[in-house]
Amino acid sequence: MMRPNEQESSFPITPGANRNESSPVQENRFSSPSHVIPCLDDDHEVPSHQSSVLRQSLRPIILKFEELTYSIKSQTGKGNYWFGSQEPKPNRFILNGVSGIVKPGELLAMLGPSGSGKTTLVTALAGRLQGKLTGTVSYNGTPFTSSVKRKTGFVTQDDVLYPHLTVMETLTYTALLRLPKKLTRKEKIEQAETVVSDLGLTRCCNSVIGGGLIRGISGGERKRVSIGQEMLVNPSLLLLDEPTSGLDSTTAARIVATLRSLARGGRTVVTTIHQPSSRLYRMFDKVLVLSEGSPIYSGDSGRVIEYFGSIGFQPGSSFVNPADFVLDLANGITSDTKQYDQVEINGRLDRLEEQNSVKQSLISSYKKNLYPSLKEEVSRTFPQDQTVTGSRKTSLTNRWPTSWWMQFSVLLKRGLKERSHESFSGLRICMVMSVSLLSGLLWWHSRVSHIQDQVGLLFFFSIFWGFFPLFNAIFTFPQERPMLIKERSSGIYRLSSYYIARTVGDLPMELILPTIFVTITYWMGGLKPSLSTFLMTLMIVLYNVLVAQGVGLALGAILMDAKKAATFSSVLMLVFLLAGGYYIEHIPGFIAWLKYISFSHYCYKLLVGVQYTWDEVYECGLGLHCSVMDYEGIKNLKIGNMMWDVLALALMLLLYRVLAYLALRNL
Ligand SMILES: Nc1ncnc2c1ncn2[C@@H]1O[C@H](COP(=O)(O)OP(=O)(O)OP(=O)(O)O)[C@@H](O)[C@H]1O
Repeated sequence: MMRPNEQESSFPITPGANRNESSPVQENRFSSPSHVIPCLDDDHEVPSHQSSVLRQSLRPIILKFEELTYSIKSQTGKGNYWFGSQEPKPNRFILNGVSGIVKPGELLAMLGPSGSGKTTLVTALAGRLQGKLTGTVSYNGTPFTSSVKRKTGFVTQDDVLYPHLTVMETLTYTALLRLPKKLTRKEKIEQAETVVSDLGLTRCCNSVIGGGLIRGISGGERKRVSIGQEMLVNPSLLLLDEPTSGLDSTTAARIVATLRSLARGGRTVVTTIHQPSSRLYRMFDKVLVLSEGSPIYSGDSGRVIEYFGSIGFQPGSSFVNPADFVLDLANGITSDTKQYDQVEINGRLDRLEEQNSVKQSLISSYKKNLYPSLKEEVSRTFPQDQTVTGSRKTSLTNRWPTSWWMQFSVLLKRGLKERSHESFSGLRICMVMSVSLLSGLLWWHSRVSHIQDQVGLLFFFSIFWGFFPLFNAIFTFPQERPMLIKERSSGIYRLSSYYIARTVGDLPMELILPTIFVTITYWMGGLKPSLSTFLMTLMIVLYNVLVAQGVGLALGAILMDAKKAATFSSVLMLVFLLAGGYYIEHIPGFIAWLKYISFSHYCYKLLVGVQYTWDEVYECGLGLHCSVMDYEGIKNLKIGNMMWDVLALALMLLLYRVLAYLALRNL
């Protein structure tokens, strides 16, 4: 069997390994969309003085947590939704009196069966748990401030990465956003390259991350990219939630070996882990074992068997994996417990009772034997702690690592790169071209004498360019939500810089497509052959697109569920379609107000207003000429001063975008 130190040496974690000094980083090469970063071979020899993310931590952090308790309202209270609950719903304890201390240089593993509260605990330690947490968490004796936040790295269980960016691009954009402004762009890019080589990602640095249906790098590589994103800032405290889940044992061992090396560099490392093999287990310095939210062991990893033996729980054989042994115990299964397949159905209840009594006995033993000394150790270190309880408050004097403009420009470039495939997708262009050509043919050279057809075409402009951008926009924030939460929780950028970069990034394609459409359909459809009228028609359609996009963004941000937002916007657009004034000319007064909240109505009014002049006539009967403005469908629109319609749209443009922004603030 491989010993832990042998395992460690097998992983390419030598500080600065694989970097080549003769390959200077050019400052502009990243900004060029076409460049390919010249990733180096894993075999390159590197001078030992090269910088590395595995260098010493600059500001070691002692992490302490005492009596952490977290509960949620149980869903099983009596009564029902409509008539209300007669009894208050009981609280369900997810964490129950969990304490511990982790010092710089130590690697703590949290073990426990599925649902025992590991993720909840590590999220609480990362200062990101929403809800009612009581107890104390302190970092070098201080609460979770923005300065601690910047020194903390948190790797969540699910890797939140952009699938279309390459490994190098992912880490470079993160470096540009997260590293402080005092570093030059070149230095930040160098740092990203160091992470790539230190984490053994050199061979795949130009491969896309992938995900969903896109084939990309492997699960282990994705996990290392996630760890690398946190390593860029050289965190003093690194927290990870199941970094090895779903990986083969060799890759898992490599990741844990990396964590151990990071800890040895003076960092405090805490990780949850599901079912470590014995070679993985031996790499941990300390373990904390949870059973249904309560601790049953906390201390040196090497003393687990001895401790449980001392309280009467011996492993079945002397070659048992300590992790399997403690996980069985956390489930209430001892070596005396009968095998499942030997137990008859009738025996199930007895078995559950037996397991519960084992768990209770382990929890009591922990309180009696381990907790007093742990409590003493915790209170001995930094006795002057400023405690921080459930109502943790993060300092509002947040200083961002980079300037607003830097954040904006990096987020804009990253967004354009990530979404270039969908923004400039041939499918979308094809669809718009086909619809415009088909409409152009259907309305082929329509004349003013066929006024109803022409007005119909203008109405189609307003509705199609309301629906299309609205439906595209509703997916924006629900899709971006995990990334936004991850990056905002790390305090990387302001919401305003993200929001503006995201909406500006979508503009080119949002505006190019309607421009193509109007240009084709306007001239084929036989609308007024005047350049100024064409340009005004185009401006109005683009204006409408911006408002519709704002409505879509607001709906997506408020509901944060693409399915719900799509259903809601279908109903909304149907209402706008019917209330717009084209299909129904005599809408009853009590519901006629609907058109005033419809942006399509204002757009339609403006389109008709610029297409026809007051002195224009059409042939309304044999040899009879009527004023266009007296045509029933146009008369009902009550075209007057068009400035009011422009203002109404401007108000909507602003209102919906502000609404979207405010909804995102509450994420
Ligand atoms: N917000 C919540 N609402 C409802 N239940 C919750 C919530 N948060 C946690 N839980 C429940 O708390 C328990 C502990 O969850 P947690 O994710 O911390 O467990 P875990 O040990 O990390 O599990 P796993 O190993 O399967 O990831 C689970 O039963 C989970 O369903």
